[in-house]
This record gives sequence, structure tokens and C-alpha cells, in this order.
Amino acid sequence: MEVFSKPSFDQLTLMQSCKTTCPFSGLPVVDLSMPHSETIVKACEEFGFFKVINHGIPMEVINRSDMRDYVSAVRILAYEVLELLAEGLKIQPKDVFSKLLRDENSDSFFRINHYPPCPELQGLNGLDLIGFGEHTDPQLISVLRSNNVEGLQICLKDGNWVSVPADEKSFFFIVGDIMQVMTNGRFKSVKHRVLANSFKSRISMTYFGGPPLNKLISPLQSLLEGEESLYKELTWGDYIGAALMSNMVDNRISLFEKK
Ligand SMILES: O=C(O)CCC(=O)C(=O)O
Ligand SMILES: [Fe+2]
Repeated sequence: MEVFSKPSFDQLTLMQSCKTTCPFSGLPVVDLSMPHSETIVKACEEFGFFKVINHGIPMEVINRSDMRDYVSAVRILAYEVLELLAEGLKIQPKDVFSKLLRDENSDSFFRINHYPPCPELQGLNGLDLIGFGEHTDPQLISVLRSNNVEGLQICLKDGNWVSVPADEKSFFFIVGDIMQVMTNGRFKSVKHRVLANSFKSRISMTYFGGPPLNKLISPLQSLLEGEESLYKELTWGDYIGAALMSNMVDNRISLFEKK
């Protein structure tokens, strides 16, 4: 499914700027031409977010191909990275995560967001305009690429928001709530948001990889090693239903937590 969304100015929220953050240079980078599965694990533990370079998807496919070919290339990239992740976690089988997206009933979709320039911003000294409010992605993993216009920010473990430097040639992987549950909280889904830009138009294209609706989700036995599961067993359909009924800024994953 493809959905195009373009927020209108009244949907945008003003917020007090907590100092405009400069592009953050400390984000983890995974080079798929010489992948280290441990790097991916560490990135998921520390940030719930990483950038993938040398991903093997040619620029012609990125720039000129039919949208279906593009989405299919991104989906295959997601499988590859999820399989490296299982390898890094030293768990078998290696398709323990990717099979959820490979399943013909996988509830995955692709979305294009357009954030028009907001020249109104210039008059708003010290205020930023939110283009997409803070949230975590409910799925297993999201794979985002944007044009060369900044805007995406992620929240670090210490609660500070940092700006992700734009890079139209790379893909950004975002750990979602289902990944947090499957790893029993070892990986945290990362809070992120988008700030509007006064002069330039931002376009992002994201593949959201979700399991089949009737798939029971719980922490992987091989990762529990005697630990108690922190989460109740639910189907993805139950979770996404509950998540869509709640507010995007709520900690929706707490619906899954054992009290
Ligand atoms: O547009 C972006 O850069 C991020 C969008 C996003 O977080 C989402 O669609 O879930
Ligand atoms: Fe998101």
C-alpha cells in the first residue's frame, strides 16, 4: 500500500525550541560492503537507529525506477539487515525477524511524506515547527530515505533530541516497538520527530515492516536466557489496533508491558 501525506499548516504544531540542534555526528553507520553484525546490534542497543551505506541499491533504482521496483529493493535490504541482526545476536534461525516481513501476509507498507517549506517560521524567533510529532514506530523495523533536506530528529537515551544529517544516498533504520518486545527490551524503539524547514521542502519515503496481523508477538526464547518476559503476548493486530486508538505521543508499548 502506498500512502501520500502532506500536512497542512494548521496540523503543524509550534513548540519551544530547545536550542536548534546542529546535525549530530555520532550516529552509528553500518557499511554493508563489509558488514559487522555486532555493529548493528550495538547500534540497536545504544540508539535504536542507524544509517546504512554501501547498501547495494543502485542510484538508478533510487532515482528512476518504477515505485514497485524501488519498494521491492528496500524490502530486500530490510531482510538482509534483519538477518545480519540475528547473526549479531547469535540466534537461530537467521530469518527469525526477516520471516515476519517475508511472510505473504506481512502487514508492511510504504509511505511518502511531504513537508512543504514554512516561510512563516522565520517570524517565529526561537520557535520550531513540528512537521511530524514525536512517536515510536509500532512495527518491527522502518527503513527511511529522504531528500537532502534536514528535519528528522531522534531522542537519545539521555533524553536529548539530536538532528539526523540528511543523506539522500543512504537508508536510515528505525527500531520499532515489535523489535523491542521480541528482544525483551534489549533494543528500545527510538522516539523520533520531524521539524519543518523554512525554505526547503522535505520528502521522506519509508518502508514500515510489520508482521502478519494474526502473528503472536512475544520475546524470543533464545534471548530470554532464564529472564522473565517483560511483555504480555499479543497479536500484532491487537497491538496495532490499540496503538491506533491511543495518542501517538503516548508510550504505546506500555500497553504490552506486564504490570
Ligand atoms: O518523514 C520523516 O522523516 C519521518 C516520518 C516518520 O517518522 C513516520 O512516518 O513514521
Ligand atoms: Fe516514524
